[in-house]
Amino acid sequence: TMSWGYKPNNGPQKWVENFPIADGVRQSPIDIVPGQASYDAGLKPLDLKYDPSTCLDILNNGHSVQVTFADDTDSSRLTDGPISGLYRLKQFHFHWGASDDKGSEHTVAGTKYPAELHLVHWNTKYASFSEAASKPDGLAVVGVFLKIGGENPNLQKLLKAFDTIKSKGKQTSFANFDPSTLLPGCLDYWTYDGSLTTPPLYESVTWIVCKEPITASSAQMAKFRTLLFSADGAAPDCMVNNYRPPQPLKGRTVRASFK
Ligand SMILES: CCCSc1c(F)c(F)c(S(=O)(=O)NC)c(F)c1F
Ligand SMILES: [Zn+2]
Repeated sequence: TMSWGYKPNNGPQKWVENFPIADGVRQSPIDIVPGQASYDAGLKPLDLKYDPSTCLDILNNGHSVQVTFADDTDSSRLTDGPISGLYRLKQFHFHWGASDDKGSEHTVAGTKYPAELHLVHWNTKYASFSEAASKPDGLAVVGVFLKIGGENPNLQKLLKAFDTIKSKGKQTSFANFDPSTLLPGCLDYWTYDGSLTTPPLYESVTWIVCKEPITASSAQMAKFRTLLFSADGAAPDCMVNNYRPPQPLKGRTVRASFK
């Protein structure tokens, strides 16, 4: 049997067959409707501190491009915002489209962005990422939209590595990258209780979606589309449209950290 993917025969509409939680009560992503979000004055500003020396490698995992971090200390972590306690950075990755008119997972009043960055953090009340990944308060993912604009110099280092990890399973060392260079200037955010957006779709994510996008040029977006879902030697299958569409809100409240 083939594993899950983003094609008609193994994509988001089929995931429920092997992962019934796909029809759960706190699935992600969602369409964020700013006018329906509730401003919560009790929400704290995000406190993100990342240590570039914890950056380990960059990997094509067959679903996305992922940069992995050493998470054996608290040196790259998220605190405050909507969460309590301290969450360690595990990895970041992206979701993007086949063209600049789609690609993000979350949408804003129906607007799709060309891509979305996810910074995945796990709650240190648990012993490891794996233990945290399935707990209701186990993960906190910071989502950042990418919009088309000028070339983003902070993406260049990442994009330069893509040629060496073109196909599924390729990995290469990747050192001294500071993920805070990929954060927008303003850290206003929406937050809601959700899930992983890929199987196993665990309902374990406190979502923190930044209101302000970062930019990427159209040429930089084209670079993402040179990656492959397929392994070396298999028929080349362009890694594009690796995004799940918005899921039902099912009564959830989306809070805003800003007026
Ligand atoms: C147990 C999964 C391994 S780590 C991971 C991931 F690889 C991933 F792709 C997403 S996502 O759902 O796609 N984006 C939020 C995650 F949330 C993750 F935590
Ligand atoms: Zn993701």
